[in-house]
Amino acid sequence: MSAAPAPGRPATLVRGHAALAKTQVLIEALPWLSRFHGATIVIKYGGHAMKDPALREAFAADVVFLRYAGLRVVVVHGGGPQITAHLNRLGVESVFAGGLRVTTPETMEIVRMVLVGQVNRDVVGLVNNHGPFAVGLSGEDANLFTARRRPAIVDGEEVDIGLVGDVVEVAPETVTALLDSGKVPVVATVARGIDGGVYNVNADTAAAALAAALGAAKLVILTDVEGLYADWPHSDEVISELTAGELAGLLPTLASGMIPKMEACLRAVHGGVPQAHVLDGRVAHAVLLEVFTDDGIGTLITPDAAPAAAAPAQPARPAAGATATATTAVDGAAAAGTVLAGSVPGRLAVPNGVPDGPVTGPSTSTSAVGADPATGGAL
Ligand SMILES: Nc1ncnc2c1ncn2[C@@H]1O[C@H](COP(=O)(O)OP(=O)(O)O)[C@@H](O)[C@H]1O
Ligand SMILES: CC(=O)N[C@@H](CCC(=O)OP(=O)(O)O)C(=O)O
Repeated sequence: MSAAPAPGRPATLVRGHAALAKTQVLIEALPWLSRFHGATIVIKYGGHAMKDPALREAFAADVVFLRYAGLRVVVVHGGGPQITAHLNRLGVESVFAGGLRVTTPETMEIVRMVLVGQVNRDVVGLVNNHGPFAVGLSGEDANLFTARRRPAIVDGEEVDIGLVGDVVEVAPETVTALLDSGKVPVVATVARGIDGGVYNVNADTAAAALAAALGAAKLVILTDVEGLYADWPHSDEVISELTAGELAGLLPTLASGMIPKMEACLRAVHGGVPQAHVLDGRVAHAVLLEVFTDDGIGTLITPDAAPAAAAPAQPARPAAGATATATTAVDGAAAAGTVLAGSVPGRLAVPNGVPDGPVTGPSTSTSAVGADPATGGAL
């Protein structure tokens, strides 16, 4: 439905202006389309971001849009709130330590049932309503993820949290084959253990390990906050950009669900993923905004340093229209240069820098990391 033309203005002129605005948006996407065509993007779809029906549709449309735009899209989904709701119905209390669910053998049965049997099916159906691409699989399928039992760290102490695993090996061939055939793999994060058991793997952790194993150009984590708050829960000031080193300094100060999320971002960039983002899944089309517009949103984690000469040609997020760039130290972090949201900084991504390795346990892979197979690593 088009608006009535303003008095005295011909309808064609008004239509022309509207069209101009639309072409502007499309043209803004051009450098990003060119940069990410053929690149792999891993999107972690958090359980909190799945609740609103309109947002679910927007997410599914984004996934299909990215696929038609030529990206190789992998969705790794969570489902924490859905598991908690099911446990509640059974009268079982959910307990978390260090942001991870304490998982008894009985809880593990529910985790597996909800993630693989319910949430995975829902996400596959959601995406396929917009385009016939989604194929569901679990981390157990073809040993996609192999996990080792891990403790949580609470106040610097190790705490046993039962059947919770960290990913120690990724066999991405099944995912790669699906991507090669134009599909969108949708992954539930239950994993086979090195001891043959079944483990509950946090979805942020699994998404990061998979992104590194696939040589993804981006890891995008959708959640229910704007990004990483500098002083949560006292302020809603979002840190818009952090290097891996800055984040490593900040990690011991983080709480609850942000611990696995930020550990995951760090693991991804240490594993060769040039950009890891935490985005607000409550914003419709947040993924499209991040990938195809000049407005960086949420929190972006990049590798520590890269020689300027090695930087590939790529579009820069311009600071045009931005307010002065804020440079704020963050509690407990060697965070000089940390940029706070609101400043819309020029988000020059850094090329693949592969520092020493993950800080939170090894993530080995049967495939090389640090280069996008689709682009020959020229990201
Ligand atoms: N520094 C922080 N910045 C933002 N959120 C934080 C921070 N520390 C803890 N949180 C909490 O982490 C939550 C996100 O993690 P989680 O609930 O596990 O989400 P998801 O289901 O998307 O994985 C936020 O809703 C917030 O309550
Ligand atoms: C070990 C652990 O905590 N596993 C998570 C797996 C699901 C998940 O990560 O879901 P979200 O991304 O929605 O939080 C859990 O049981 O809740």
